[in-house]
Amino acid sequence: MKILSTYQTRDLDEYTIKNEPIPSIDLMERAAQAFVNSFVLKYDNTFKTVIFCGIGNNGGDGLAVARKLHQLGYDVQTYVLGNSTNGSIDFLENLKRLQNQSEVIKLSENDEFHLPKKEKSVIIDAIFGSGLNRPIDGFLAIVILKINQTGLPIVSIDIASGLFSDTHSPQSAVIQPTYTITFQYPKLAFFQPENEKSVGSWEAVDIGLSQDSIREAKTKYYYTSSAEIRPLARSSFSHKGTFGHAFLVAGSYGMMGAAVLATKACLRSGVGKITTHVPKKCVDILQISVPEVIVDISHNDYHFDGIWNFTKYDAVAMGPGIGLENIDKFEEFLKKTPNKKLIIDADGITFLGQRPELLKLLPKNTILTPHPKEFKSLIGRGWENDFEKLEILSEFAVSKKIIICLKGKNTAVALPNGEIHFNSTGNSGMATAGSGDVLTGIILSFLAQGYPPEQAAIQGVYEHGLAGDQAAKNRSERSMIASDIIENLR
Ligand SMILES: NC(=O)C1=CN([C@@H]2O[C@H](COP(=O)(O)OP(=O)(O)OC[C@H]3O[C@@H](n4cnc5c(N)ncnc54)[C@H](O)[C@@H]3O)[C@@H](O)[C@H]2O)[C@@H](O)CC1
Ligand SMILES: Nc1ncnc2c1ncn2[C@@H]1O[C@H](COP(=O)(O)OP(=O)(O)O)[C@@H](O)[C@H]1O
Ligand SMILES: [K+]
Repeated sequence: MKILSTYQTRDLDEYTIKNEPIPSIDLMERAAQAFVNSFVLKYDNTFKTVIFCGIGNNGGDGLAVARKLHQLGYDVQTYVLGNSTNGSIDFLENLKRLQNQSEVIKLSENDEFHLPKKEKSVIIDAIFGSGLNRPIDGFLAIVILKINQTGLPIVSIDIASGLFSDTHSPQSAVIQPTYTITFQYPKLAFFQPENEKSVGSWEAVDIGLSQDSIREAKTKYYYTSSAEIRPLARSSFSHKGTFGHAFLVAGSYGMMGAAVLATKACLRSGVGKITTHVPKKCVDILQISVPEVIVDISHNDYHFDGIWNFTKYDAVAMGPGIGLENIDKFEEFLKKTPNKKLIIDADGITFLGQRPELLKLLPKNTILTPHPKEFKSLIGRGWENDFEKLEILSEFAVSKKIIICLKGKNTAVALPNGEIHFNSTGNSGMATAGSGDVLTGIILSFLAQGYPPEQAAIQGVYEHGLAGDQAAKNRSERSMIASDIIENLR
């Protein structure tokens, strides 16, 4: 699914209005109905509903929502903030339509207003939407602060008032919603950790914007949903050679869990064979934990100490739990991988951060899977805000011609063509030791089976999160562990 900017959304609205064709007031009606359809599933009409509307089209949506909820038997109290005579055309039309049916209270500076005290109340935020063009201050900022302080659930229409869709939002008044019900597709702001409180849980509802126009729209940002996932076909005549031979370098004395988890995850993701390279004193642990693995034994008892021959393998992953003892051997390893399909994770990424000139040795489309701390060490700097981080991420992937999966909620997969794909699956139960190792095993498996590297990365991240979601369902986010993710791979 594409993630489009505010400007593109405006064009899309206009295109739809002109070419469907549909009068803009009817498009607003459709948007309000889509919002209501989702809202009523969360809050039934035993909730008193207080709606705060601005005077632009987001406020117009709010007024149409107020009318529709009133018609459904909700006890609705509607406030309009600001001078409504300056309202947008569709706002004014919806004001007229609502006033015929239900009271509208106009609030301007210095007016007293009382927020609901009733426990069973919900607030709908329709003050600003995508038209926000500067931080909110003055009277409106005070209202927003008071709304946030009520402790009541808040549902934002399209986007929280005060939150910028496509850029960093400065520290100012922003609604902190429980839910955002957004129109057509998610906004870039929703995927930034810094905006967690200004988004809440979100859902995109279809308001029927032109599919032709969406197809034409150019963007570098995508959201990976189930529609983008295409498993490779498995021929009924296939044999284990068909599904590739993966090679994994992982684990060290005391860190063998990483090797075990990545190996198992690779097997459970459909690979034909996997050979895992481990130190001599670690062989039994691996062999007993995963009887299906072929073990390549290091001459070193305890940690990674170089590898000689891995030409016969279809894809190679390097790094989970290998330790940081031997960067020179890591360099030697990279020199032997010019044409390999390669993934580097964990300690391998730390090595690259310690010796950045090694980045030149990475084959095109190598996949790196850092968490934010590893990414910082890789690029040798931090960032001011999450939007700057995205820029850095994208530039790094393009300039080094590699794929970077920046892990976390909504893992961002940056491709060498500049695109960034945000993942839709996963949960905080995956913030547990070893879940990154599982991801490396899954991506390795997909690479060895012949998925193009971009697809291996995007789909690997997606399947990892999907299995994590199933694990959380079977157990709970709190009690699930990395092995449960593997058990739930399908
Ligand atoms: N255009 C369309 O056809 C549709 C628009 N829709 C709604 O329209 C919204 C966008 O509406 P608008 O473009 O009217 O914009 P908003 O309603 O978000 O804002 C209204 C106006 O407020 C002013 N403003 C911006 N920031 C301000 C600030 N910090 N302090 C004071 N004033 C400020 C701007 O002049 C802006 O145009 C969307 O978020 C969505 O909710 C939906 O009804 C779907 C269809
Ligand atoms: N809150 C979260 N929501 C979704 N996924 C998460 C969350 N926290 C962690 N994850 C996922 O879990 C994995 C953790 O990997 P990593 O940080 O490398 O852990 P480890 O090194 O312990 O294996 C990543 O794939 C990440 O995307
Ligand atoms: K809003």
